[in-house]
Amino acid sequence: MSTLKIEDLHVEVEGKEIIKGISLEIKSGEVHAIMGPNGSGKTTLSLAIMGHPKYKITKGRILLDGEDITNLETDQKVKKGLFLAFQNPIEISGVKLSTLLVAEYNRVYGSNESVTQVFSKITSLSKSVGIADSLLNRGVFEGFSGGEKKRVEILQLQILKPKFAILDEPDSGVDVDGLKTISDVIKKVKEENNTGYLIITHYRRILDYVNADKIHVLYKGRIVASGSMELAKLIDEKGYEGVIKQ
Ligand SMILES: Nc1ncnc2c1ncn2[C@@H]1O[C@H](COP(=O)(O)OP(=O)(O)OP(=O)(O)O)[C@@H](O)[C@H]1O
Repeated sequence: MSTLKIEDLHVEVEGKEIIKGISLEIKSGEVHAIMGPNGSGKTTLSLAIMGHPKYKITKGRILLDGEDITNLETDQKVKKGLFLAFQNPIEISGVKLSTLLVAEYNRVYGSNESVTQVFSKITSLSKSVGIADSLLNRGVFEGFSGGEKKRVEILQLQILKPKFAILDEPDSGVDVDGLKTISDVIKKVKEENNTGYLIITHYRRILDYVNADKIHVLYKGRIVASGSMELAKLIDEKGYEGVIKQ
């Protein structure tokens, strides 16, 4: 059993405080969701947790199983078992998607298998999340549609099997079948590895699919409400203003 604990986190971007004291505790196998209006700080929180240099933690701590990882470099955080699926993954031209996925696979499983064996596993995993072979031969995210990018991010989750995964709007731009596929992978990875999740979303549907345990509402850099799926239903019915006023 692992724990990711965020204690009184404050984050500044370009000299402006965006996150104003957030505390959260996620245990292995738990699915937490962050919802909140545009610009409330959801992506800022996720990038700060992962160690993006532009997002400066000015106060507070991030603890992984009791170890203070607040100021570790991103690659060290990844090695310790954190994963982030970006809201808008950037293109990496010149690196083929298959090359990236094979490298990630070898990092997790060792490189005992032949390149052909690994490639065949990657191809079959890709098919299972609806990624066509032709995409594997393109540069990473080069010309990918929004939904294709999200499917690749979820494929990486499946390969990397992190202790904790932060998924920034995994459901945005995804069609109905894709949403089901992505939710199924989230559940499968949770069942197989006891992964804990922080899912950022604007929509209740994905949270219903993955049986979210806890919903938090982020507003102007602070968590102003936390609760069960009932809270997500209330947001659907009354909007954020309705929930925040209560
Ligand atoms: N690199 C940056 N430079 C300047 N301002 C930034 C930067 N990153 C974020 N901000 C500002 O911080 C605030 C929070 O942005 P953030 O992207 O975290 O919101 P969000 O809750 O994820 O919004 P959305 O739901 O629209 O994705 C916004 O006002 C945004 O303009």
